[in-house]
Amino acid sequence: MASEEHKKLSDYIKSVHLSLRKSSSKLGADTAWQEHCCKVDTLSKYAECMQKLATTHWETNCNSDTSEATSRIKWAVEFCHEYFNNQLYKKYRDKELEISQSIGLQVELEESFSEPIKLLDVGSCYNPFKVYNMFDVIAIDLCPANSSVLKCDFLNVAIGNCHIIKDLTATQLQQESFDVITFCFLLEYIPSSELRIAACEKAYKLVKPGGILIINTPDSKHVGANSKIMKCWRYTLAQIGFNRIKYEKAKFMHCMAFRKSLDKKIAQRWALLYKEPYMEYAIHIPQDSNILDDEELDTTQHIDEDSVLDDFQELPFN
Ligand SMILES: C[S@@+](CC[C@H](N)C(=O)[O-])C[C@H]1O[C@@H](n2cnc3c(N)ncnc32)[C@H](O)[C@@H]1O
Repeated sequence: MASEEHKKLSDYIKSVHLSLRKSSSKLGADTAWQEHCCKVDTLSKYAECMQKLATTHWETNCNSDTSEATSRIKWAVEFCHEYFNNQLYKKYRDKELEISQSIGLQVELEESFSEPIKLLDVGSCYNPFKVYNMFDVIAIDLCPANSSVLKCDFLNVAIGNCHIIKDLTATQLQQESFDVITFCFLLEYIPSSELRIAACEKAYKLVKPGGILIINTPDSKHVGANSKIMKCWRYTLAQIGFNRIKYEKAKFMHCMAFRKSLDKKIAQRWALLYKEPYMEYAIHIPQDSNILDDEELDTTQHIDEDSVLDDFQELPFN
């Protein structure tokens, strides 16, 4: 059974997501977001709960032999190792060069990555990537859970010629300076499709050509249940200039890696060729059209830890 502490953490996390979605449907996402970012006490209690939940319950499950839970952090680390250290990026570069020749596009750029790999972890909370030597991490969050994370609202941070960091706060990040950007359980926190798209567009400007954006989003349903939504994500990211190069439906989440094409037109070509009638420029989650269900959700309803199917049930999208 879930411990009392786990129930409390989980209920608090759920209540914050629910309240943000409700105020977003009432006031509009922009106003709701501004108000949300001013709730200092709520954000710091959320940070404390999230860190505890992630470092105790989730990690224990991911390391247990009986659970089928995949660690979102390990998935990202392993893919980065394959892509940068084992030079998987060359395979995708060659593919892009082939496509560009076939459509008469002049591509002169070459990837140039750093060692250690420069990683921007957005919505980091407690900096889970800090322990990996292969990365030079900048971790940012609305409300850091510890001092290795910079305070920063990614939706409102400036992009310029250098990072501007003062008093553990990032107000500007350098364009095209990161090899990899991670959105681990970030997008479903953000209350509208437009704001989620704005976050992905920002990532596009910050990542180097040929660099990657890793997105993990929780979903305990079977692979087909939300497949149309996930295809829309792929379509939208392609329009922005990101090619999806890895997709895995793990038991409790979708794990995706997107490569910033050496030329935007290469990724956009995929969107053009594979567009299906239901695909739209949108990054939705099931709750966007389901606020009534949410309102009825009983936040005192506890998750049953006996059932591994309930993993990540704290987060939206499930
Ligand atoms: C569900 S938690 C995930 C934490 C961590 N990435 C993990 O996987 O354990 C989402 C985090 O994203 C942060 N966040 C949401 N929107 C953000 C934004 N616009 N800028 C920075 N952080 C944001 C929240 O404060 C929260 O800590």
